[in-house]
Formats: sequence, C-alpha cells, structure tokens
Amino acid sequence: MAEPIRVVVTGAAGQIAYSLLYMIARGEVFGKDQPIVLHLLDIPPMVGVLEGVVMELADCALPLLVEVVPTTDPAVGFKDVSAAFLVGAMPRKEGMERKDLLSANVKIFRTQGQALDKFAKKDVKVLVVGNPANTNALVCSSYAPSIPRENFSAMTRLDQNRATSQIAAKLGVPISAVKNIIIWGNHSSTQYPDAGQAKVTANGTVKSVVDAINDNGYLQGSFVETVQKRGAAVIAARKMSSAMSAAKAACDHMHDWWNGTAPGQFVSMGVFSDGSYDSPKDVIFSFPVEIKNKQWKIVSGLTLSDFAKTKLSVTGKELQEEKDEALSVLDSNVSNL
Ligand SMILES: NC(=O)C1=CN([C@@H]2O[C@H](COP(=O)(O)OP(=O)(O)OC[C@H]3O[C@@H](n4cnc5c(N)ncnc54)[C@H](O)[C@@H]3O)[C@@H](O)[C@H]2O)C=CC1
Ligand SMILES: O=C([O-])CC(=O)C(=O)O
Repeated sequence: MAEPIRVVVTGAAGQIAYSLLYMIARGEVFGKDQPIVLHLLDIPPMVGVLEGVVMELADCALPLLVEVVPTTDPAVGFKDVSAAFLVGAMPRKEGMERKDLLSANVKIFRTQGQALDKFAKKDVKVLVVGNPANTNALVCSSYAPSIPRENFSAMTRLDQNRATSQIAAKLGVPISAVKNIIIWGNHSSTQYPDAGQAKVTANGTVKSVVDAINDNGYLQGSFVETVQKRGAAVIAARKMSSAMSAAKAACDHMHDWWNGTAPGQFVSMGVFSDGSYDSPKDVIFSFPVEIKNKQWKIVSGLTLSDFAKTKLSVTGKELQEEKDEALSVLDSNVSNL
C-alpha cells in the first residue's frame, strides 16, 4: 500500500461535500490502492453538522480512509495537503447569476489562498468548485504565490458532463460513445459548450458529432442554451443547486488531473489563460486540455468557426469584468492578479 495522502474538502458540512466525501474516500479519485487522510474544513456554526458527517464516514467502514480531521481552522485544514477541493462558499438561489456571489465569496478564496500558501504542499492540486468558480480560483492563486499557478483550476467538468449527456441522448448512444466535447470560458451562462471537435463511436465507426447530428440549428441553439442554463434549471426544480452531479464532476476533474487523459482525448478545465484562441490572458478560462504526469496542456491548433469565435469573445469579456470586480471587492494591490 502507498503512503497516505492528505486531501482537504472545504464546505465539508454542505450538500456537495455530502456526496463528494464518500466518493473520494471510496478511492474513486486517487485510486483503490491510495490510503487517504481526509481534512474536513467548514465554519464554526457548522461544527455540529460536521460531527454528524464524521460519524457517517466512520460508519461507512471504508478501508482506504485512515483518518478524518474535522476542523474550522484553515491552518489545520490545509496542513500538508496534496489535493484541495474548494467547495465551501455560498450557493446561488433562484433568479441569481453566479457572479452575484462574487462579493460574498471572493473573500473566502483570499483567506484560503493565504492558508494554502502557508500550509499546503507546494505541489498541491487545487480545484475550485465554489462559485463564481473561475474568478475564485484566480483570487485564490493570487494569494498563494509560492504555489505554481498551474496548480489552480476551476470546475467546468459538470458542464462538460451535461453537454456530453445531451449529445449522447440526442444520438441515442451510451455516454461512453461521445468524446471531446469542449466547454470554453466561464462557468456561467456565457460559457460556450462546443460539439465541433467531438467524436461519436456508433456501430464500430468513429464519426464527427457534427456529421452524426447534422443539425447546426440544434448545435448552435438549444444544445448551447440547455447546457448554459442547466444549473438554473436544477435550482428551479430542487430549490437547491446541483450537488450529486457537482460532486461527481469534481471527482472526474481531479481523477483526470491525477491520472492523466487517454491518448487523443481531452477534458475541459478552467486554467490560467495564456491567450490561446484569442482569450484574455491571465484569467481562469476553460479550455480543452490533455493531461500527462499530472500536468495539463491546452490543446492547440483546433479550428474554430466564426460562431465559436464570437462565443469565446463574449465569455472572455465576462471573465475580464469579473476579474476587475474581484479586484475592487478585495480593494488591494495584489501584484499578480
Ligand atoms: N463549479 C460548479 O460546477 C458548481 C459549483 N457549485 C458551487 O459550490 C458551492 C457549494 O455548494 P453547496 O455544497 O451546494 O452549498 P452548501 O451551502 O450546501 O454548502 C456550503 C458549505 O460551505 C461552508 N462554508 C462557507 N464558508 C466557508 C469557509 N470560509 N470555509 C469553509 N467552509 C465554508 C458552509 O458552512 C456550508 O457548509 C456554491 O458556491 C455553489 O454555487 C455548485 C454546483 C456546481
Ligand atoms: O448553477 C449553480 O448556481 C450551481 C452550479 O454552478 C451548477 O449547477 O452548475
């Protein structure tokens, strides 16, 4: 058996964590041979709930879970962690956009960036789930200058999973038959879900999704809109935001970062933009990436339609605006933000 690794989940008493903790502790992210010490970070009013979560984790009798560390102290929560799932933040309610959470939530990510900088391993992999996820990841990284910025990412995997599921249902094929759907830009209603590079395997033959669907009106219309607005549709139905699917997506994201992507396949992650595909530099922008040896690389050389270019420009502009707003909320001179 390998040495245990320490993994922190923030917002550990919340609804996403309730599904996520179980999946991590079962070995679905870091592997079935990787023992885990789980750090559960939440805030003082949630201590009682956190105690219940700790009881339930014990009652699951999971062989890989060697220790659970519940805490409200970031110094303890982030101590020596190799992976961080930053979930803890306020969720939106019906009628809100995710960026409406900016002023409440960016301050949390400032504090957590500072704690990661001081206490986490320098090669920690950080996944930001709490909304607005892209801009929170940017803020977090800016306050953790001793950790490489490539180690910070924001979650758009839920959008990728939603888009893949829509296309598979439309084509009447299993989910596993559809690969390389891309989510570009912000985890918000300006994101661009793009099936333009995607492939489907049916009856032993690989075809482009565009050819298989043969309906540009759908691919540029209701497909895009359904994925962009799926989070709001779940809130309208459940009166609470997506949780089980968000936890599954967080596991998929970290799993692929940790273990790599298959040759020829890519996944979408919000990562620091280098200006690829005319995106604004130095915002956290969702790109298609390939992953090897725990390092992601933006897939280069894809040909984008004029429609796609317009969509990328809209979502890039929103990210730039969010970044400016975050700076005004934080009211500080973070040199590298
Ligand atoms: N990126 C994505 O695809 C998705 C993001 N989300 C976002 O994830 C976040 C969490 O959602 P839920 O679990 O449903 O919310 P929740 O309200 O059920 O749980 C959030 C938890 O975070 C805790 N928390 C608040 N401030 C904290 C801090 N400073 N440190 C540690 N913990 C803190 C709260 O006490 C609470 O227990 C929300 O911002 C939501 O919008 C949700 C779904 C998908
Ligand atoms: O929509 C929300 O506020 C929660 C979320 O990020 C999602 O479900 O994609």
